[in-house]
Amino acid sequence: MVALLEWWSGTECTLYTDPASYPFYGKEDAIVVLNHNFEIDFLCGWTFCERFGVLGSSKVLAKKELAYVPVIGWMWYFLEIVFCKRKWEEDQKTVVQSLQRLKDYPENFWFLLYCEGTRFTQKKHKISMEVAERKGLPKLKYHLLPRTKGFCVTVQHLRGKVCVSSVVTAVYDSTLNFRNNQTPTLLGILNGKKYHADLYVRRIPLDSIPENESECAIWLHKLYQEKDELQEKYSVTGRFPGPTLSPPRRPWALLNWLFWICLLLFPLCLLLLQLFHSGSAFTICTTVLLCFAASLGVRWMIGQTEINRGSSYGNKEGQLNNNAQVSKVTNKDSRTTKTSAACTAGIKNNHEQFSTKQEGNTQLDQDTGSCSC
Ligand SMILES: CC/C=C\C/C=C\C/C=C\C/C=C\C/C=C\C/C=C\CCC(=O)SCCNC(=O)CCNC(=O)[C@H](O)C(C)(C)COP(=O)(O)OP(=O)(O)OC[C@H]1O[C@@H](n2cnc3c(N)ncnc32)[C@H](O)[C@@H]1OP(=O)(O)O
Ligand SMILES: CCCCCCCCCCCCCCCC(=O)OC[C@@H](O)COP(=O)(O)O
Repeated sequence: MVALLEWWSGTECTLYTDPASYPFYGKEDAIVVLNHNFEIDFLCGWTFCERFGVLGSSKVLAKKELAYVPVIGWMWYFLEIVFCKRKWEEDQKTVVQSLQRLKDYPENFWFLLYCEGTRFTQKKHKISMEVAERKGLPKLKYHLLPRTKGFCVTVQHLRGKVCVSSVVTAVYDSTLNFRNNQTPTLLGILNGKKYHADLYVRRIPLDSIPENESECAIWLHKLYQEKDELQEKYSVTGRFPGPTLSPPRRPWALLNWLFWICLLLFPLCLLLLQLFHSGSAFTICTTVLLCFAASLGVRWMIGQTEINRGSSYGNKEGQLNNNAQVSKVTNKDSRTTKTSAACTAGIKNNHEQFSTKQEGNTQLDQDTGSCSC
């Protein structure tokens, strides 16, 4: 699929990041936090994993339904992908167990979290902003309100321990957009349509993230408020701030694809030809039916990536009411209200530092131009 994106559709991927962070990518274990607005955002994620040599060890907190997708879901099961039902009471135990297993992972891995929990739609956005309002949190324009449990438990359990070989050292706050308001789809990729992805990545050392669960949740809300401001800048300027570093595509995905095509597709075509030449009406009908069923299966799999066929998670008024009840945990709410003001102040502060840094980087960009690494 990476080969399809990079070589078949020729989609370009530009990375905006601080050059000082660049050498860490692919060389450390990290938690990646990404916005969830596009049908192929997972594929762009994989492309960056491939370019930094961590495709085989890219992990994600994925919805359980994806484990049943033929081939891809089964493969994920064996790749130690962490699955959740998106009901914390049921997920807590299994998610913690899976995270504990990840700690022994022998290679550098990236663990992806779509903290919004579902893809952005206008309806889901409206409902989630009602939740934000009830919680006294600032409204977001480009994101859904993040679900905090998964992030906090991940930060807690993957945090460094001296005796464990694999420890996460950073969170990569990542924001993905497509140029010229493109809305890319997997079908578009299969039809060879070229897109241009822009990914902004900010490396945040894990040490700077609070360990305490409620403070960690506040930290995550603040992060999403910052991400929202960044998206606002992108929508105005059409680019992210700072220098661009575009890691070039590598030939491995293409070679891998060609190898499997030669090994599987050639004998498969020969087999099909033989079946059609067998002369038996039964054999021909069965072959046609099997091909038809296989193409329906592939279409269904592609459908899994389509937002308008997405789940109703985050879409239900009922869920909102339940959570309104949960939110009546009164002092928690008032604490959030107080902290949201602190958050907003914090953002301003952070952004001042951030802008200063970006100005420094822009200087660097002007000096050196875009560099390929
Ligand atoms: C250098 C390059 C860098 C980067 C490159 C980029 C990327 C590459 C990296 C890796 C690639 C790897 C793999 C990619 C491949 C494939 C990925 C494909 C698909 C996977 C995608 C998914 O399946 S996403 C869906 C599943 N995942 C998640 O949901 C994760 C996020 N969710 C959580 O973490 C949740 O906390 C949870 C699922 C663990 C539990 O959820 P639950 O809802 O039960 O609990 P929460 O407490 O978290 O949420 C309840 C609270 O939320 C409030 N709330 C907010 N909005 C709403 C709403 N709309 N309706 C109701 N409630 C809402 C609610 O009020 C609750 O608040 P309380 O205060 O009461 O707790
Ligand atoms: C040449 C044939 C190519 C065939 C390609 C088949 C491709 C099948 C890809 C299946 C991988 C599906 C990954 C979907 C990732 C995704 O984005 O999931 C959505 C969830 O986050 C949230 O779901 P939702 O709550 O519904 O928004």
